[in-house]
Amino acid sequence: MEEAYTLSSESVLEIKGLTVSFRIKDEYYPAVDHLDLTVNPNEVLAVVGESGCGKSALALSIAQLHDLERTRVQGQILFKGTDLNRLSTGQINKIRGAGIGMIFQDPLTALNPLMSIGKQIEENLDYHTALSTKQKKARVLELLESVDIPNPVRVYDQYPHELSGGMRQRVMIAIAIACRPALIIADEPTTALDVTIQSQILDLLKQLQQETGSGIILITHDLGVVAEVADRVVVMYAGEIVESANVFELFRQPQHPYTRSLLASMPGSDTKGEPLHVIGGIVPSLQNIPRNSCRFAPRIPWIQHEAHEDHPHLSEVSPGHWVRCTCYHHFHFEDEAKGEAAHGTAGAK
Ligand SMILES: Nc1ncnc2c1ncn2[C@@H]1O[C@H](COP(=O)(O)OP(=O)(O)OP(=O)(O)O)[C@@H](O)[C@H]1O
Repeated sequence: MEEAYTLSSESVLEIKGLTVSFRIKDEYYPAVDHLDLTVNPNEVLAVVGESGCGKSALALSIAQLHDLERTRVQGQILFKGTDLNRLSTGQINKIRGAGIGMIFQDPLTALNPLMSIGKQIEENLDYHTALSTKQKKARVLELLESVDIPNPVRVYDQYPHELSGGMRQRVMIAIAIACRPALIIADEPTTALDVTIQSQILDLLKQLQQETGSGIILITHDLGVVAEVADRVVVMYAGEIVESANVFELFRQPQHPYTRSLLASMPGSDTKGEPLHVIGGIVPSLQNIPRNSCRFAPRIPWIQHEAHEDHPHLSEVSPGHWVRCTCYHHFHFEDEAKGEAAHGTAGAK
């Protein structure tokens, strides 16, 4: 099996050979395909890719929230050495909320509209701690303060609809960190928020992570978010990791054509005043993923077939920087080739 990283016994999360398949009619199709990754304490690992790349399927399998009637989860998901995939529902419930905290995109759906904020945070403490009523309330107020909610005493008695989107997301973060989890899964935590609030929430997440030393797996389609908080980045395409590196290396020396296309399509990347790059085509549906060849090849048809590997694998191109398929050696943007042709330089060295 490929190993994308040096696996450390100190890791919070070690995923080995994870395949998550959904049942469509009577067949199972992998949305996450033989994926390996590691999250260390004290780091934010961003998982990035367009919609449909398998990011949520990955997050839900770590949290063990898949509907197993329609989903098959294979491989190992080692949380501090324990394989979550082999635990009973009761055992998982003990870990979820205590050892693993979760923050999702839409706090309004995740929060109970009929329960006060204070009680919702206390519920988590009820389940996982033996604190007295007084201690619980004190801890909730402390948590509300730590996520920078003004006037925690008032907010304790308020209901979700009385808070702004940003404040609700802060409450979700307070719930997620209530039991000081070793791992936080944040699935598009700022996507529903406007840009200023996004930035504040990301700062908060980073600050809490530094204070608590937990590992965060941050799922996002937004490279701006990645640039702001991630330490390491995994780029996913059609269920596979196509590139991984530390955040500086990934932004400075992106290699895989998909990563380069994502970066070129990022607002702010058009430094020369040129229009933003648009990645042609779409992520294939599960039944249409070309599973034995480079999965991104159909979206860069101007790169010749021979440039791609059969059954492409991850190679370490520099320490800690992994890229799938040899096509990155030959990649150029389509309009670059046209520009060169117009200037009579195509093919020139
Ligand atoms: N319950 C399901 N049944 C069948 N197919 C599914 C199911 N959930 C997701 N898929 C498919 O699996 C693939 C990966 O979906 P997933 O939601 O994990 O992607 P994503 O990268 O998180 O995208 P998004 O950001 O839109 O959620 C997609 O092709 C999606 O249509």
